[in-house]
Amino acid sequence: MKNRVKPLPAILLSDISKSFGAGENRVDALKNINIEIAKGEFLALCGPSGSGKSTLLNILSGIDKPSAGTVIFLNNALNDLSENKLAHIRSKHLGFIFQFFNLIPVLSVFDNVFYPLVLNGHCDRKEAKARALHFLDSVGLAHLVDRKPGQLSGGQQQRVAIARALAHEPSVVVADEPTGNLDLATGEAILDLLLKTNQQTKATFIISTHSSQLKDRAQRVIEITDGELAYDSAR
Ligand SMILES: Nc1ncnc2c1ncn2[C@@H]1O[C@H](COP(=O)(O)OP(=O)(O)OP(=O)(O)O)[C@@H](O)[C@H]1O
Repeated sequence: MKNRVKPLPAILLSDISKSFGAGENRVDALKNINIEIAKGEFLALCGPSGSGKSTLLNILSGIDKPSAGTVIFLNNALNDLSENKLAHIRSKHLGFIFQFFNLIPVLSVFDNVFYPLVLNGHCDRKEAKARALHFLDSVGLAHLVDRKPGQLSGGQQQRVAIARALAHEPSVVVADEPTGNLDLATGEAILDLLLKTNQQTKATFIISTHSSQLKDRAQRVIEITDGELAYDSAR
């Protein structure tokens, strides 16, 4: 029989706990969380408001540090790294999508995607222009590249944010309630886009959500309740 080598996970969380504050103000936001996320997985992170979803996303993507436990992100042990090194890994390998889009209002749609590519050193201006146009086209916004974010609908703004998050071709895409600020039909279209992109790019997608829309369509569902892992469909 051949030896089968288990592929390395995209992200490995071991015994993660996170507390905010001290004394009687202390909040235990995450309690002893263990999750292994495979490369290419499409994972929905569910749970009620305040259950710890954003805290977990911030920790697994190296934006915040755990109070205890270890995070391995694409073979990098994040606990040991300086803020500079963490920033470098995030910039290279992570695409982050926010509930409120976080676009720069004074820049055009095109520039919102173009400038991060140039300023983060992903490519030269010529390549960045080609990529910005390609990714805006792939989210259906080729005709709106000269508008400002304020002249777009919520769904269109989220599409710009998705193009921006994908344009440097990250291995891991994290989205914190990406449909939380959108109506049902628009949210459904954004989920379609994220699922399609996951299939095309084979990047790992981790999406937090309140809605059952995503739960029904994700490859794997994890539920957090009161900072604890309450359910994992992979177990
Ligand atoms: N910076 C902080 N300082 C103090 N407490 C915090 C901080 N960030 C989060 N918390 C607390 O940690 C707990 C988990 O918060 P978190 O934002 O991770 O939940 P969530 O599941 O993402 O909620 P929502 O769905 O409403 O965004 C909450 O009790 C919250 O008040």
